[in-house]
Amino acid sequence: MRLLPLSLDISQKTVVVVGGGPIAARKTEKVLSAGGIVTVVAPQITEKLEHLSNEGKIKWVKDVCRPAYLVHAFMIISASGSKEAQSIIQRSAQPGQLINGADNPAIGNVAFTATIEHEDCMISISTLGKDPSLAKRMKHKLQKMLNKEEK
Ligand SMILES: C[C@@]1(CC(=O)O)c2cc3[nH]c(cc4nc(cc5[nH]c(cc(n2)[C@H]1CCC(=O)O)[C@@](C)(CC(=O)O)[C@@H]5CCC(=O)O)C(CC(=O)O)=C4CCC(=O)O)c(CCC(=O)O)c3CC(=O)O
Ligand SMILES: NC(=O)C1=CN([C@@H]2O[C@H](COP(=O)(O)OP(=O)(O)OC[C@H]3O[C@@H](n4cnc5c(N)ncnc54)[C@H](O)[C@@H]3O)[C@@H](O)[C@H]2O)C=CC1
Repeated sequence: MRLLPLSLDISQKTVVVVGGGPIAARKTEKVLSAGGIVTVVAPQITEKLEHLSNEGKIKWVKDVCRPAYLVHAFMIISASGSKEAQSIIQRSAQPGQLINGADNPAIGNVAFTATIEHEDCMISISTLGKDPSLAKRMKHKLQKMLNKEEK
């Protein structure tokens, strides 16, 4: 996978998250903390997402993925693990839309990174899709190094 590292301003942009499991919840939290407006499309969602929905912090469309739900999305996050949903996303995506294939990187054009915010810096770690858990371990290693430096 060849990728260009960028920092994305997603504030007030519509992000449609397809799927409502723990992975969808993780991506949703990241998007919300960057100021994005999230709609989750899934027949069932985790307690955490249900709480966010009850608080009015996200919109929940209690349904399977359908092309109409994707039309106005600035970014679509595919996190259902459903081949059917993945194929709808692939077929109905508009040329300019950002697609994150959390459950199938091949259908996407953007990927999340493991991120540290330290002082005025944001450090993002990517393994170019090769080993995401290595990105996580590297993040913890760096965090420890930075914490030691502070003491
Ligand atoms: C391509 C990408 C697309 C995207 O999600 O954007 C992607 C894809 C996939 N991840 C999978 C597995 C796991 N991913 C994690 C963790 C993270 N994954 C993240 C990013 C990315 N994951 C993007 C590339 C990033 C890069 O290039 O390095 C992180 C960094 C950021 C985040 O998620 O926000 C976050 C760490 C967050 C942190 O701690 O900061 C863990 C560990 C855990 O969850 O504890 C596991 C389980 C262990 C394992 O299998 O390694 C699978 C296989 C699923 C299966 O086999 O069923 C796929 C799909 C596939 O590869 O087919
Ligand atoms: N990118 C990443 O960081 C990681 C990705 N994964 C992958 O992400 C996917 C999701 O993982 P989990 O959240 O653990 O899965 P899960 O099985 O717990 O949740 C799936 C969710 O998708 C919904 N769903 C099922 N069919 C749907 C459809 N047609 N349309 C819309 N929603 C639908 C379900 O109702 C449920 O809410 C899996 O494919 C998994 O392999 C797993 C680990 C890390």
